[in-house]
Order: sequence, then structure tokens, then C-alpha cells
Amino acid sequence: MSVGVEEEEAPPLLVATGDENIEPGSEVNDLPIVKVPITIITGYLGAGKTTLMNYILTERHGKKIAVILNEFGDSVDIEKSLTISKDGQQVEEWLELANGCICCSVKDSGVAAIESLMERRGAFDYILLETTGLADPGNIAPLFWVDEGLGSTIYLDGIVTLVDAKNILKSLDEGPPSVTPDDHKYGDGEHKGPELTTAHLQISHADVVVINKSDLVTEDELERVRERIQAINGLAKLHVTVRSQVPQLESVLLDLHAYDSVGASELEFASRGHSHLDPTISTVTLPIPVLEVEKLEALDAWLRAVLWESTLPLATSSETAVTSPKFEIHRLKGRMQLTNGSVKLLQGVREVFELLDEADSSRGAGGYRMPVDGKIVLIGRGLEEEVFKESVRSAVG
Ligand SMILES: Nc1nc2c(ncn2[C@@H]2O[C@H](COP(=O)(O)OP(=O)(O)OP(=O)(O)O)[C@@H](O)[C@H]2O)c(=O)[nH]1
Ligand SMILES: [Zn+2]
Repeated sequence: MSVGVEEEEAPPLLVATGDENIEPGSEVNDLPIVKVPITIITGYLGAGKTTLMNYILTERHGKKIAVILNEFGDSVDIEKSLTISKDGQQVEEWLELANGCICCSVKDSGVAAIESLMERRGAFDYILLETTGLADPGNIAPLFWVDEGLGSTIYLDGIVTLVDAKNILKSLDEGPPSVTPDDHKYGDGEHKGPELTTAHLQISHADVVVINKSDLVTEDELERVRERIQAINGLAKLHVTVRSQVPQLESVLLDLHAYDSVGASELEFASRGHSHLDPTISTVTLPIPVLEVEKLEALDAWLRAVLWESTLPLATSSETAVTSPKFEIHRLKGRMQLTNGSVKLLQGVREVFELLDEADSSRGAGGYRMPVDGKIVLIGRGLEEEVFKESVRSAVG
């Protein structure tokens, strides 16, 4: 079967009527709304992505998983092939995308193509998108995330990055430099200093990093790899594997909800690494005081200035926004405690961010929580921690 995407994309189907918080599986106007999670699997050439896919597809997990391979280049014959697996049985399908390049051409039609496929084949329980070894996940993630609330049947569950324990340090130190033609802010030669490599981009955007091929390195080498990755991305959970055999697949790789939940403990540990181990990308944590509700406006304005305009507002320097030495932010998460007892969550990839209410913030012991200071964790390039801290303090303090 071939899924054509040449037709004009139909406008998004709006199914929500009045109720913004539709639970997966609930029904509105007799339309079943089942949001299917999509996990993006990225990783450098030869890191073990295909090995991981095969492992996932042969494990018994009771899920009907659609795997979309976005390989192009020398493996032309299998490019754009799509595999459906149920209980180990695999059926090859073909998903024809306009030009095979998921990071640019799939922008709209990719989501539409997947949705149309689901309509014809019945919904999958899960979608895995394996990107080419050179893909920049920061270009792909927003495509599946920003559709939220528009009636999309897909939601981004998380990004998993595989690294080759034996080669990753070399890839980080020696490139090749990332190529992101669509967005020159991320990865072109504008920055002085150490090169931003594709390996950096894949790690900085990851929710989980699988350090594979651990059989090929010593304990010491493994420890250095671990420290380096943690310094780049303090939010990512790390797992060490041989042949991509991730234990407890379901809790470790799938159903992460990495884009709709923000746990207090994940932020707590985000900056535990040595933040200067990598010269290019680092993770910084900004403390945020318990906020009055009215301050959320100011926080939102600060985020817009930082993420959309790449400026760091500083009230202390005569009310003018400081165009800070070039920085770029790849990923951010935060939890803000409000004086009224509720909690605001912050999620972001590149320019896209969202401030949302924590679903269960009224729960807890007797509906009351000890007010604890909030935190924003940023992962990116050229992040001078003290300058960022001062800027956000001046905005919301
Ligand atoms: N020694 C060792 N070899 C591994 C391990 N995992 C995978 N391999 C081998 O490494 C090679 C590359 O693995 P793949 O799974 O094809 O890697 P990939 O990321 O899909 O590669 P591309 O599709 O080329 O980007 C294969 O020959 C695998 O058998 C591991 O843990 N240890
Ligand atoms: Zn592209």
C-alpha cells in the first residue's frame, strides 16, 4: 500500500469542543480520541539504532508499533519503508513521503501521512521514528509537539539518542560540524570557539541517552563518556547497553511523557555534572523564587526575549535588553512554585515553549504543599550561568 501525500493537506480537524483537557481514549461527538505516542530515535551512524529497533520489535510488549525509517543515502532500497509489528510478526509497508527528508519535507505532510496511515490501517499503539545518523532532532521535535490541542492524533513522547561508547568522544571533539540549512542559528559558523557537532545536537536534545557498544570500552573510558554526556545534558537519563538491549523497555524508552511532565527530582539533579567538561554545550540551572501569579506574565516575557530574540533582558543595565554574546538554547524544562500553592511547568525545544499547569498540583498532603523555590534548567551553547541567573532574577524577582 502506498500513502500518497501529494494531495493538499486537509485543515486540522478540530475535535475539542469546550473541553481542553480531553483524556486519551475519551470520546467527544462520538469521535474516539486516542493520542498515539511517537518516540524519535536518533544517533550517529553505526551507533546501534537499527539494532535497537529490531530489539524493540522482537520483544514481547503487547504493543502494535509502527516503525518509520528515515534513512536515505546509500541504503536507497529500504528508505521510507515502514514496518508494522504485532507480537513479533512484521509486515512491510511503504510510506512514501514527498522527498524522503523528514526534517524539512515532512513538516506538515509527515504528520498527515502518519495520521492517514492510521486511518486506513487502524491506529497503532506506538510510533518509533528512526532518523538518519545526521539528522538534527531539534528540527524534528517541534513538528510533533506543536500540534497539541489541534486535534492531532500523535504526540511526541520523547527523544532517545544512541551513542557509540567507543567513538562518541571523538565525534564530539572532531565533528563533523552539524549542518542545519534550515536554521542558521543552530550550528553554523557564527559562534567562535569549539565546533558544534551533530553529536552535540543529538545529545543536547535527548530525553534518554543510550550508551551502546559498552563491550568495546573499559570501565574508565565508559566513565568519561558518562561524565561528558551528563555535562552536556544534565536532564537526560543515561543507560549503558550492549547490542542496544535496554532493560525494562517500557519504562526506560517508551511512555516517557518527556514533553508534558516535569518532575522535581529530574531538575534537582540536572546540574550535578561538571558543567565545563564540554566546551560547546552545557546545562545550567536557574533558581526561580516562589512566584506571585502576576509574575507569570514577566516570566513569559523573559522567555520570549531569550528564546525568540536571543536577548537577555537586564533591568540593572538601564532597562535595556542586553544582546548577550551569542547563545542558543536547545532544550529547557522548569517548575515554578506559585504563592497560591499551584505549580507551573515549563517545556521547550529551541524557540518553542509552553507554560502549563501541573495536572495534580492541588493534591499532596491535605491539598497543601510546602512552597519550594522553582527552577529552570537550560541546555545550550554559550550559556553564562551567572548572567542568566541575574537576568531572570531581574525579570521576576
Ligand atoms: N560490539 C558491538 N557491536 C554492536 C553493538 N550494537 C550494535 N553493534 C553492531 O554495530 C553495527 C551498527 O549497528 P546498527 O544497529 O546498524 O547501527 P545504526 O545506528 O542503525 O547505523 P546506521 O543505520 O548506519 O546509522 C552493526 O554491525 C551491529 O551489529 C554493541 O553493543 N557492541
Ligand atoms: Zn532536511
